[in-house]
Amino acid sequence: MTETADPPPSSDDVRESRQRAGRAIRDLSHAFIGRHASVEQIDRLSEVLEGITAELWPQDHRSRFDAFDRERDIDYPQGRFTHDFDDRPVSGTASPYGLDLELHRVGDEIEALVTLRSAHEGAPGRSHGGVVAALFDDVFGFVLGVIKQSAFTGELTIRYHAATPLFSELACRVRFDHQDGRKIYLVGELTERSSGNLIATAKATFIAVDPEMFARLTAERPPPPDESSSPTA
Ligand SMILES: CCCCCCCC/C=C\CCCCCCCC(=O)SCCNC(=O)CCNC(=O)[C@H](O)C(C)(C)COP(=O)(O)OP(=O)(O)OC[C@H]1O[C@@H](n2cnc3c(N)ncnc32)[C@H](O)[C@@H]1OP(=O)(O)O
Repeated sequence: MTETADPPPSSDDVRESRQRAGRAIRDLSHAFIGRHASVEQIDRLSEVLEGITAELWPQDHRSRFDAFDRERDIDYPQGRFTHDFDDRPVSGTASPYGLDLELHRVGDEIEALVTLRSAHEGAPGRSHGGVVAALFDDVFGFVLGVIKQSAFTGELTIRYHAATPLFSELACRVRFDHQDGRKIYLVGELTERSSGNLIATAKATFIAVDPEMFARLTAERPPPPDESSSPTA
């Protein structure tokens, strides 16, 4: 199986289709976790999903580096903005692991508005802590776009001040704090919009790397294993 580039960015129909499917997969996860279903409905769901998965596994592998390449040249405008990295977990509009963020740039800070839902529940009635950590990690990534530094997360510390509510709009606001050599320190907080309550604070150390490293890592990366015969084995 060979690795193929994404269809050209002009393939808006493919992109829109992927975004729609990503949203549908995310909504499915919330419907599946959050609603009762009969065995007949669940079995029908399994059959449809297994059939589509069996169609996809034999296709060529996709490369996602094009999106990163486009993304690093973009200057996020003030106010609400979107980005091109559709497959990125957390903020990717086509990612099954997306959180349906609404992104805003406010000065040099990034604010992501998000409403966590059924599939994000960890302890009863509140979000899984790892979902909150992933939210911060990904939203910090946009600050790297603001300061134009390629970097990896080195350390991420979350302080959970209060239960993270589900079905209530939250604001995750993050910013650059300071830099020491290659170490970039970022900070942020998560609040509930309706009450203004502080839910969590986060501190991260990102380690700056040469942007060419991403190209190198992509070139060196082995293709994913051929799972076409048995996706769940
Ligand atoms: C041109 C513009 C570009 C803009 C682009 C932005 C667009 C955004 C688009 C897309 C973003 C995608 C989404 C982002 C959000 C998610 C981010 C992630 O999930 S990242 C994956 C998880 N993290 C890893 O996989 C790292 C794994 N670790 C490593 O690869 C290495 O350890 C690495 C590269 C971090 C450091 O290795 P070394 O060999 O290069 O560096 P050494 O020489 O060991 O250390 C340099 C300095 O950094 C400190 N350091 C090293 N590792 C550290 C760590 N883990 N924590 C804290 N400090 C660390 C050291 O103590 C040293 O400090 P002293 O100079 O001595 O003061």
